[in-house]
Amino acid sequence: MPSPRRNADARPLAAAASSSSSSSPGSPGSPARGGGGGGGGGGRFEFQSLLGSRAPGADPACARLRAPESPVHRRGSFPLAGAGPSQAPAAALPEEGRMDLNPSFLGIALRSLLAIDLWLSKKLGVCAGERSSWGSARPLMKLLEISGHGIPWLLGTLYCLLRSDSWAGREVLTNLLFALLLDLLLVALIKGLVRRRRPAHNQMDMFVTLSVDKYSFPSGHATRAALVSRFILNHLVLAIPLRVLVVLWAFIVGFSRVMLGRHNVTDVAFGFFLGYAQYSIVDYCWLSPHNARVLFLLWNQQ
Ligand SMILES: CC(C)=CCC/C(C)=C/CC/C(C)=C/COP(=O)(O)O
Repeated sequence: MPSPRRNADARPLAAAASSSSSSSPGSPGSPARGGGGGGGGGGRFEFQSLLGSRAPGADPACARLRAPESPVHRRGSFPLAGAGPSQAPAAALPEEGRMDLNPSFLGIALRSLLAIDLWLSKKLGVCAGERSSWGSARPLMKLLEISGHGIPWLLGTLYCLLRSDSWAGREVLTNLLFALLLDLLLVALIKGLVRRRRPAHNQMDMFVTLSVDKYSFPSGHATRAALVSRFILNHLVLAIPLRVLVVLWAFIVGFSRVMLGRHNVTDVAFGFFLGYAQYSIVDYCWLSPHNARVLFLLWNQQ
């Protein structure tokens, strides 16, 4: 005996099904296909609606009702679609119609990743507020935030560039300046395109921000940390312990973004990837010693 809920769903579906000549009341609604063909009227109607609503001029209300079907149900219907005479119209569907009802593996994987991301980021956001479980570590996290901020890095690089007395130093610092500007530009561009909101538990009390910084993907601190640390490791001669410290700093800055509740884990992970890739771009477009010298002299003349 179908429950009232199923009957309520079935009524509009039955109307749509009536336009399909292939779905006779006696057509085989096997349990696997119709979700309970053994006397369950709701199951048969559901199956009919799949055929009827795909016919030209099908009732859009049926399409709406069809949307929440489980992916498993939809997947299961395809191998059977061309099996019997009652399924013939389904076999004749255009390719895009089939895609619509058959969510890709990638889609499911992305949704699952997103759900894990949100759950994990909330769990790790232990410094998101003063009253959070690790709230007392918040000032330290904010210090790390400033250490990876754009302003100290830009001002520091400019200062060193103006104070530098060797052409080799000026060359490296000019390239670092371009790297930092490229990073700001790319991050702003992606943030503006993706427009992913920061986690709900984030307090918007960040040190100087740009308008796009209301968005969280990717983390600008993570891109900068990855870019700058790779840059330093490649262009400064440092003892091993210092090199380890640079790498640690980059990871801690990234991780502190999630702990502060500023970002989800994927924002930071992608930020690291982007920052690492940005260094490759900078390295490829490296301003030659001659060009760096010309630029520096031109700029100093103004
Ligand atoms: C030259 C110029 C446009 C400088 C702007 C420097 C500036 C205000 C950068 C913003 C840095 C920032 C707050 C990035 C956001 O980092 P997330 O890790 O929260 O994405």
